[in-house]
Amino acid sequence: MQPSVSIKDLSLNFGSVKVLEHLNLDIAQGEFIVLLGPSGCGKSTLLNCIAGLLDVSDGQIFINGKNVTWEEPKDRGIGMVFQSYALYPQMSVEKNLSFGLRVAGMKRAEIDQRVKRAAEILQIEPLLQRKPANLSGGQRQRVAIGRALVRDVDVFLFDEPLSNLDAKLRSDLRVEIKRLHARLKNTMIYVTHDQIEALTLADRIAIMKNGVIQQLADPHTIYNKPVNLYVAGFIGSPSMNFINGTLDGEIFTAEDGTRIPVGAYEFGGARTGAAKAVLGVRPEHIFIGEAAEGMPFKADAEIEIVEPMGSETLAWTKVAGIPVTFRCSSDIPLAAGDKVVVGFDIARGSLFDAESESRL
Ligand SMILES: Nc1ncnc2c1ncn2[C@@H]1O[C@H](COP(=O)(O)OP(=O)(O)OP(=O)(O)O)[C@@H](O)[C@H]1O
Repeated sequence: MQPSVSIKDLSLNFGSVKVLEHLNLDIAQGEFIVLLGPSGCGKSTLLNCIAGLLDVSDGQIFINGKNVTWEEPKDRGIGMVFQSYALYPQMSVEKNLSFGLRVAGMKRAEIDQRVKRAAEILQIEPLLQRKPANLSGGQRQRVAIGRALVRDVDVFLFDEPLSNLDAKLRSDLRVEIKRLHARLKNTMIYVTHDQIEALTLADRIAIMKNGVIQQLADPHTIYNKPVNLYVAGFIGSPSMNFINGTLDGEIFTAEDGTRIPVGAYEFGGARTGAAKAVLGVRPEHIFIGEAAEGMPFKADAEIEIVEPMGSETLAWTKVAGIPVTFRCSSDIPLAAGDKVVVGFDIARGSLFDAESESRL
């Protein structure tokens, strides 16, 4: 099947600033792709290129097999939802939803039917006669999504649509967007710097840094097998613990001399002789007490700080001379000053070449 959206060798410069360089990305029909990265990495620029809001410097964009690189935004079969809802304040919700269709000269009956369907899908039927000023932030964003919905497009583009909302509304609307995708099955391209949104919504996440896609994979792979140190550190909260050292065969030696056997780790490529490396272990892959018993690496440690989070506890300690965070169930009594044995589940860890920063 041909890709829904295909980006070929795309480059974009603002004057001498190269924001995107030779970027390639194929998005399948009906796929939910999240472009994730820190501020300034070029994710909005990429979305705006797909939308036709920016002229590309080089390369091509195909939507459903058609080269749209130089097409007007309205002719690309896309609908866009922005962070700021940009509704017309003097118009009712109904008028906001139908405005674009009326301008395009669509027949009244068809407009009514589309507005009705969008309002039903987004559960905003009771709000149709209200003005935007009389809506909550979440309701306004739903209307903004509705405006893309009525256009009956192939591809939806979202640019941080939830970032103006408070935490509770964000998580509610996140679920609604997921439900919307499950129902409509359109291709969706969604820009965010929020890793929870990325992990929960995406079929595949493209993690970007300085205009380059670092890893393009499903959330499980991104989380468990990050391709490099950047992706490993970007995804996960609290962050993966990193220990610098030297890797020689199946033994990793931390900078303070602690020897950590890594035979349980599944190497992607060949193992080299002694070389500088970084061992990464996620906070939930460090265990204490009985659960630590069978682990390939164990160490005595003293708890420095405990943060109860409700269902779980985050604790800070030191292993191999460096600060390490781990998670455990809140049922385990833990206090600052406790002496514990910690065990690392090396098989679920990550090893990186310190020079290239790539996964080993
Ligand atoms: N019109 C412009 N002229 C010059 N540089 C620009 C212009 N627009 C964006 N940039 C630069 O391009 C880079 C990428 O910007 P972009 O908005 O795509 O990043 P982003 O990852 O979406 O970040 P954010 O989450 O902050 O929106 C930034 O360094 C930005 O300063």
